[in-house]
Amino acid sequence: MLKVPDHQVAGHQGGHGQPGPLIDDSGRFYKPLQDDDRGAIEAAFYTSFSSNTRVPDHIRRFFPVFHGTQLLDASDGSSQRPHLVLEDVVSGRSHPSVMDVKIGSRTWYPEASEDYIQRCFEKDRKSSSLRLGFRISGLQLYGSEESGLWKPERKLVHNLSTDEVRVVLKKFVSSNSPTDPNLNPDCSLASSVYGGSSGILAQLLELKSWFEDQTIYHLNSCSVLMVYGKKKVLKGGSSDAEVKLIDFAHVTEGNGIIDHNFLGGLCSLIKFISEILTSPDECTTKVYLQNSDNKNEEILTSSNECTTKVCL
Ligand SMILES: O=P(O)(O)O[C@@H]1[C@@H](OP(=O)(O)O)[C@H](OP(=O)(O)O)[C@H](O)[C@H](OP(=O)(O)O)[C@H]1OP(=O)(O)O
Ligand SMILES: Nc1ncnc2c1ncn2[C@@H]1O[C@H](COP(=O)(O)OP(=O)(O)O)[C@@H](O)[C@H]1O
Repeated sequence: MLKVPDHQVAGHQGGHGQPGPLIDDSGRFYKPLQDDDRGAIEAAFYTSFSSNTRVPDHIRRFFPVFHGTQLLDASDGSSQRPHLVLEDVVSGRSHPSVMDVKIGSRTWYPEASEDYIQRCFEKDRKSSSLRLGFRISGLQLYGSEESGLWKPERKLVHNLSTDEVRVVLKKFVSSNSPTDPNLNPDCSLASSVYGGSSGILAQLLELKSWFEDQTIYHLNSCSVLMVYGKKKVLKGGSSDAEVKLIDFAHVTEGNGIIDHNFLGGLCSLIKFISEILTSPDECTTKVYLQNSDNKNEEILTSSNECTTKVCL
């Protein structure tokens, strides 16, 4: 029996005449092939990747398993259309926390149309992509038995400041309420989820070492999906945190060239996560001075225990 996943945090959702992804009970995720060349590019990527002997075995675990394509009724009931049949990387986790981080300071690439490049450039400029080399595309966090899941509206997470990105990455591994503006994230789960020999940081570092060498693919506009079952960790169980790369609708050939755009973004994400592990309490205090145009100018930045914005 196919159903609409409630754990989807970004990308094209079903509804308004648009088909969206489906899942089944056996742990499969069905992504409708997008129109134009995007669906074809993504299907070709999975086909090529699955049989590419140049991809080391230990790197394959960072990609959803691909089970081919299948003609299915679209989620909106409109018509039958081909779907990619993928491993559902969230399935099997109780109260999953999920974050989609789009990697790269630019999500456009020279082969795309002028119009597409312009739209991507605007999104990259307004979001943290240009500044940090990545942006949070969407997330859901499990709060508690009472509060349930927190899934902020996607538009709200798109244009976060650098400090806000840091806070969201901290909330992802905190046990106190993600929605209370008076609480600083406690980062109490950072060491079990981000840290350790099999935690998210270790996985990202393993991926990074592949991207330092691989020149087969350029993963334009691709995301790192970070997933873990929060309830288990809260109960003191070991973390099942996993990193998977998803969304290959804009992959181009590497032609012997390092994917600097992806590698740079990955390094930046790694730095943010490392800093949370080494100094979870550290936040930034910024002091602003209002200039003659009534604009706030930053005149001092220092790090200490809480985030304060002081306007003089
Ligand atoms: O259509 P939109 O405005 O929802 O834009 C999609 C983006 O959603 P956003 O607005 O950033 O939340 C969407 O971004 P997310 O995956 O949600 O971060 C994709 O960039 C999508 O492009 P493609 O499927 O990779 O070609 C984008 O689709 P296209 O604009 O390329 O069709
Ligand atoms: N294999 C998967 N398993 C579980 N969830 C997935 C998988 N692939 C994608 N998703 C979910 O769907 C969202 C959108 O996926 P994506 O491939 O980026 O779609 P789009 O091409 O529409 O942007 C992701 O943010 C994630 O929540």
